[in-house]
Amino acid sequence: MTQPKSRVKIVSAETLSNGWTKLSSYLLDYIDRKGATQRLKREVYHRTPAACILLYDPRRDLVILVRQFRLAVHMNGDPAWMIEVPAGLLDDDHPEQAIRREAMEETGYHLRDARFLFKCYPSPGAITEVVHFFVSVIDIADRVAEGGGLDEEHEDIEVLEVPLDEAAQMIENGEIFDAKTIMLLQWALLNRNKLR
Ligand SMILES: Nc1nc2c(ncn2[C@@H]2O[C@H](COP(=O)(O)OP(=O)(O)O[C@H]3O[C@H](CO)[C@@H](O)[C@H](O)[C@@H]3O)[C@@H](O)[C@H]2O)c(=O)[nH]1
Ligand SMILES: [Mg+2]
Repeated sequence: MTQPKSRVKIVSAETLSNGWTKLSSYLLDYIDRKGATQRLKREVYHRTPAACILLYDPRRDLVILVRQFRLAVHMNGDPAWMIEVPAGLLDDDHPEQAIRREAMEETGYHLRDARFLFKCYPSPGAITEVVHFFVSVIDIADRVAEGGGLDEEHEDIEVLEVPLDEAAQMIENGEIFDAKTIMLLQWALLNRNKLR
């Protein structure tokens, strides 16, 4: 399907906030499917790209997850020490380089291989963030450090070893409710036999 850029013309851009994440407001002229031009106002959060990874140990049939405090979740009144797959911002690195770095910093696992699976926009209505998804088969011998995150960035990350079937149950009972984590765990359930 073609998506001609000529259907969209940015008329003006205004920076509303420029802190950790830049927030812009745009006026755009958008030509709709009937050919009529609509002037729209839209706000965009300019989040940089990220990567996340499923660390699966086939011998023990378990996944490595991390638990850390998430302020946005806390502000919503949900349990904020969230259980997630290891993840991080690319910080200008190639996605594979970045996820290798994050896996080491957060979990202490040295990855023998990291296979790219797919990318996704978690919130395309407003947020530029694109997340690259990876999988790596690991073994207990690959854990060469403690992990836990970077002290200088005040990361306080607990490393969890969770049997895959138990992690699947934790989605059902609401203990795991992070989108990228649910996606990778469901991928694992569909592909577990190919990872053994
Ligand atoms: N100063 C400052 N530091 C921040 C801020 N927000 C985050 N940080 C710091 O920036 C670092 C980000 O850590 P990463 O491991 O690179 O990223 P992440 O927070 O794990 O991000 C992943 O998960 C998020 C939640 O699911 C995703 O939003 C993100 O795209 C990515 O997948 C952490 O040290 C964190 O403390 C902020 O507003 N101000
Ligand atoms: Mg992280």
